[in-house]
Amino acid sequence: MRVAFVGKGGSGKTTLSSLFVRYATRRGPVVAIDADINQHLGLVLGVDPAEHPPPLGGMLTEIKDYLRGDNPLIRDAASMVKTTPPGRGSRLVRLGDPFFPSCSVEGVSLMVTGPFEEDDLGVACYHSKLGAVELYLNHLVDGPGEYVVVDMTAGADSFASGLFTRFDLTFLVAEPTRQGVSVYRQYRDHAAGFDVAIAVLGNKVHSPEDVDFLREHVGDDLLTWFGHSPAIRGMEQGRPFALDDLEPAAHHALATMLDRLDGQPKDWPKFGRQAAEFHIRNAHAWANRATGEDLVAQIDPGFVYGPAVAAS
Ligand SMILES: Nc1ncnc2c1ncn2[C@@H]1O[C@H](COP(=O)(O)OP(=O)(O)OP(=O)(O)O)[C@@H](O)[C@H]1O
Repeated sequence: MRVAFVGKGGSGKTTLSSLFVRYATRRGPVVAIDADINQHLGLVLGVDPAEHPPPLGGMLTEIKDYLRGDNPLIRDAASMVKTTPPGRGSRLVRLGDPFFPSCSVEGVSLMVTGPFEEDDLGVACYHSKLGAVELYLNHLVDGPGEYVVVDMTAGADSFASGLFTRFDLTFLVAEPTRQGVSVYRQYRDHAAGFDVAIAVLGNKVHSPEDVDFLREHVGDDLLTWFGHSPAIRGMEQGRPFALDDLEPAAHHALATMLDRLDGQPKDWPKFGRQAAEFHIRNAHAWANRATGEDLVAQIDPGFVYGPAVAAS
């Protein structure tokens, strides 16, 4: 299963994703991907920055070559939609494919997009780095009991590229504040247009009133919540940390999250349709103009952007 962590800056995305990846290793193999402009996931997992694997963001061309020679969807969305049969010329990847550099920490394979750099300003942008992760997910066939956990960048930036459509489930981390729930509303409305499943994790919850506040603003999307945790604070300060140090309520919250993810129906065809729709509507609206046809209306549920659909 693939899951993303999104939310307002500083809400606790990295913290909760690091706890979740540790917890998920109890059920199966886990790949954690740091796709945040602020690359802190490795640090929180206890990886020395010098030990970080080569960033995926610097390998975009090699990744495209490895997966399919180039990326026809980006080259020509119109011809891709019309002519490419499912899966042709594409490579499937499994968790642990050695082409994608990772390092191992506490039973987790860590991959990173790399930090924001000066070159990311202007025409190129951080989204091209995220494109490397999107390509990986498009070609990944994750088996039952395998987990890919992606720590996304803050706020609305997380849905500025097609990557946000590539998950079985998205955990949205929200503090019980007006700003926290306003990011939730923004994300919910955007996600609904792409049939993206979300579940809200309250974080830094201090009181029953905080839970009431979240329930009032988030409703049934509220899955579970984490209190302000001295154990987490200690982890942040570099003290040795083990999951067993966490408060029982936090354990319960992690179990709830993993059960929710495992219970999410896997909808392979959806992934192909979502990515195509996103790219055509947003990034490649020129395709409609170029052909004079409404390509979005022509996409059928069997359309394959990633070859995983063909394999299912
Ligand atoms: N439940 C918690 N209890 C105590 N401290 C917490 C908790 N959750 C997060 N924090 C602290 O809040 C700060 C921000 O958390 P974190 O870095 O995970 O947020 P983020 O959303 O990933 O931030 P960014 O937007 O910069 O990526 C950190 O210092 C972290 O230790």
